[in-house]
Amino acid sequence: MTAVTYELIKVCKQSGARLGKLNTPHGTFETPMFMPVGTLATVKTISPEELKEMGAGVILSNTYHLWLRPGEDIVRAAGGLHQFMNWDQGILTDSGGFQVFSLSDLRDITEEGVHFRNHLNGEKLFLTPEKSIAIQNALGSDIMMAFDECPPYPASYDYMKASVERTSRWAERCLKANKKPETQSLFGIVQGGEFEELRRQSARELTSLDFPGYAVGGLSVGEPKDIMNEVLTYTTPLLPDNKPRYLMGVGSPDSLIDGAIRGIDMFDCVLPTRIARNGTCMTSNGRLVIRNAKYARDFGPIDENCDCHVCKTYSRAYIRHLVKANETFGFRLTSYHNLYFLIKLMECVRQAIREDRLLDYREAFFEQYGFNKP
Ligand SMILES: CNc1nc2cc3nc(NC)[nH]c3cc2c(=O)[nH]1
Ligand SMILES: [Zn+2]
Repeated sequence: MTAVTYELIKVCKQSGARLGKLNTPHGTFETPMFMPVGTLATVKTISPEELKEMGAGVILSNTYHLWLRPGEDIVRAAGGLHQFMNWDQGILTDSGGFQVFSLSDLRDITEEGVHFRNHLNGEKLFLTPEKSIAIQNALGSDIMMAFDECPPYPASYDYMKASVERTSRWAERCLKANKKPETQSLFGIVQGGEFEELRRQSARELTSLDFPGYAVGGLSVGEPKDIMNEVLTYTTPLLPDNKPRYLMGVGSPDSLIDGAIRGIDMFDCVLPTRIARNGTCMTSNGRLVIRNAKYARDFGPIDENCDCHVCKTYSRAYIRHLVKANETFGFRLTSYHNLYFLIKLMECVRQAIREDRLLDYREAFFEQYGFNKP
């Protein structure tokens, strides 16, 4: 009995993208899906009620951050992350692997685990596969991620090969450490950088462990988008058809569409809320920088093709004013709209798959957004 299962509904005849259902203990959600990131048990400035209103199903939280602050014991005492943050839909926690490498001045990777410094106070810490899973069990997420190494980009073949093999050994230790497989499913993370042979090795080693789901890791780490797309093209077919595939840390509208076309079911990225906090909005006609003086007297919506609450209620002029005055409400409005934009984009992607026209949708979306412009 696994907590999370995946059901393939259909494959788009035009693009090969998949329409599916992700069944979790906290609900069933259609895929391809975008998962808002709630690093510290909140999707910054947005309430759970607003997340539900915009159609968010699964959200992400970070094991590393919650381990440091407030500590997994407090979240456990609250009854788990769902109760703690008042979110009754799906929660996925990453394992801390990526944050350790990207946030703290890395000390040392050993077979046992990773020694590093707490990025908040410099204290020495040690994270292992077993500790990462114990924290995620305490958080009570529906989907847990294996503790892996996401090597820097670029990395040498020899470094990447050794890293892939250690990540596979860590993955097996994670599976053994999961105390609640009936309510919390662990996903394995395929590594291997841009080396097809290593991606094949990583996929082979991880699929032999029969995880309930798989992530493609080691991407969206600075590599060109065509490299990411090339890696996806030969990696996703190595993963089982009846399991969900999650592309970590992605992404921008074009990458979401191109990832879905290459067989990805789940995405997460901080982009929508991060760019919102400096006043940049995603619109159907491309990015809009609301601070620009040309919007000072523009009383239209952020995006005339968006039916979100923000676009139906507030003007560009008003949001520009709030953002320039550094008013928190301004960042709530830009964050809400950007999240809504990506969640609705995935609804359009799913509809295009139902109607076998995702490549046509891609062409029209890219044209209007301006992705094709040289
Ligand atoms: C939890 N493990 C894990 N997280 C990740 C998060 C990422 N976030 C990005 N771009 C923003 N790339 C990522 C790769 C990994 C990865 O390879 N492993
Ligand atoms: Zn909107």
